Amino acid sequence: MDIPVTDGSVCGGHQGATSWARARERARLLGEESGSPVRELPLGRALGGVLAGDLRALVGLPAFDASAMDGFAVAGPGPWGLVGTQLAGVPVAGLSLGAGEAVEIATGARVPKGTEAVLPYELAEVVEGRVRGEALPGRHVRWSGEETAPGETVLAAGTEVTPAVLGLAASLGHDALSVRLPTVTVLVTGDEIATNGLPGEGVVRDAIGPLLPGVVSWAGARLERVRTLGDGYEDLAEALTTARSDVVVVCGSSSKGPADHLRGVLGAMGARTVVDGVACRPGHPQLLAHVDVPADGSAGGTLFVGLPGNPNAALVASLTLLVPLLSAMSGRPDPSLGLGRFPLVGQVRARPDDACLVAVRLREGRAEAVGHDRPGSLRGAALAEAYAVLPPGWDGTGEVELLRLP
Ligand SMILES: Nc1nc2c(c(=O)[nH]1)N[C@H]1C(S)=C(S)[C@@H](COP(=O)(O)OP(=O)(O)OC[C@H]3O[C@@H](n4cnc5c(N)ncnc54)[C@H](O)[C@@H]3O)O[C@H]1N2
Ligand code: MOO
Repeated sequence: MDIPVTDGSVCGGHQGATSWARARERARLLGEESGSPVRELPLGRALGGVLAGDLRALVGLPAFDASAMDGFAVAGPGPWGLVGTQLAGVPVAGLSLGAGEAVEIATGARVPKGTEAVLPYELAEVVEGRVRGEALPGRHVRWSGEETAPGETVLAAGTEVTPAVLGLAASLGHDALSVRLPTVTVLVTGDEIATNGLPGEGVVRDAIGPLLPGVVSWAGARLERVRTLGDGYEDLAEALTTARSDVVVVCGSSSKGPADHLRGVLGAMGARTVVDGVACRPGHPQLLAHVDVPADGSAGGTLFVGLPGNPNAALVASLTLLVPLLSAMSGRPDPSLGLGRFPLVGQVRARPDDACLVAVRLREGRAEAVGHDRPGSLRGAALAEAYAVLPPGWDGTGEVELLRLP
């Protein structure tokens, strides 16, 4: 892989930290180079993926000549003699209409051979077994293949699999789709972390596990598993080496404390570090690394993202490394981009060497700082639509880039 490893530049006193913009760029490049494996997924699991190939109609749409209205299928000029009833889903084998004949028919039912039109109940009058009314030739019948011909290409490779795409694929006879949808495992570390109930003395509720599924699906990937681990080296090593996802996200253990083993375990696994620390606040101890596919192809490569344990720092780091990485893996646009640049109002403090990400709301063409966005608090992000990115040394004038929040 050709992504440059950590560049050793010194930012904000964090030895080796990468600038915020360069860190995002490296994550995007690593995602593009790695790509996402193509997987054949049942329709129920393909939502959010990107089509790996063109989608073709396995059957025409409609697949058979069917009534578009409840009423009477008729042949020839009226009045018509009623010769039967045809409900949707009931085989129509052998039934055919001659001129002057009609069958009572339900919406969606296959029309008998010879049908020339359907006369809706509202336009029909039935007297002593004869149907009268004005039937316009060809009306109210969905003719086989008139919308989509069998074999036709309906969607191009690269299309995002939305709910409508899933419904369309089912209509066209597909049970599964070939998609790029990177898989993600999340490892939440910390002896003090609890996953439910009121946190007692010294205990902290996991705030990152609950926020990551939405971030991951927003970026076009699927979170397969969230595991909660203690602080031990062995547990982390076991979890990192046995995770079978394309991307493994570790929450916590990113700093320099005695229980912060992420770098040690990745080093022992022979991982190559692409970003080790980012010159931004919050979120500076984040990390991006990869283990490549072994030469014998016995296992797939894995990408690793380390998020700081402080929850707002973890969200900032998700938008810095995880979202660009995942969206690039399946060739989608980065969903956090595109809001543009705005003037910023409110109490904010820039730093000389670090980018600062500040929770903001958009009001009347300006980004308003909402506050409550210290590293440990998600209150600001929960009130906000975006982070404003204050470049290092920002002098408080001009417009700042906004990064959309999921
Ligand atoms: N000597 C240094 N200490 C620290 C530095 C540093 O540069 N030098 N950086 C600080 C910064 S900044 C951050 S951010 C944290 C990152 O720490 P870790 O990623 O190792 O995470 P922990 O130490 O386990 O936890 C930090 C903090 O966050 C709470 N936490 C952890 N996980 C969760 C979770 N899933 N949900 C909610 N809260 C969580 C944890 O209880 C701690 O309060 O390191 C600083 N230290
Ligand atoms: O930068 Mo830490 O990542 O302050 O919270």
